[in-house]
Amino acid sequence: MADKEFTYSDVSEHATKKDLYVVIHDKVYNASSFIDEHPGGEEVLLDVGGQDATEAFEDVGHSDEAREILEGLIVGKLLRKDGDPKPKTYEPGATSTATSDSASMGVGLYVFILIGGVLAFGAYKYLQAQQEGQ
Ligand code: HEM
Repeated sequence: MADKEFTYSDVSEHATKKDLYVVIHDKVYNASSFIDEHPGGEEVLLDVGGQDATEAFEDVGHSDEAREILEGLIVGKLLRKDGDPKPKTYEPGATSTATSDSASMGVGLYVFILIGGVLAFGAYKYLQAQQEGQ
């Protein structure tokens, strides 16, 4: 059953509360049995019903438990056709804050290595000078 392929137009026909498909990472899930239990409410799920919900799902930062529930709802995978909306792949760090965070972390690492190198060189020179003094 999970091997069934759906096109975007197939998925878009399932956009009601009783029959609700969502696409997350190019897999198709039937969320109708879960919608009443969704801690985030039914409204958000109905909003993305019949559509690609990857971004919405990932933006919330759902837990591993949520991902496990998702696995139980799978009905198939998405068959992309020409002219379909582009895949909404989620790239961690794609948001501006995350990018600047990781960028500053990268710079911090270089500075750390640089300072470490300078200190090691200084210590080496110091020891050398001391040895020559003896
Ligand atoms: C079928 C797909 C989905 C499943 C199985 C699911 C499952 C869950 C689960 C188990 C939680 C509890 C917290 C956690 O474990 O992370 C949660 C919270 C939440 N979900 Fe979803 N979710 C789905 C789709 C979505 C979508 C598309 C949105 C759109 C924005 C959304 C919005 C939220 C929000 C805002 C919360 C936080 C609620 C709170 O803490 O007050 N969810 N979801």
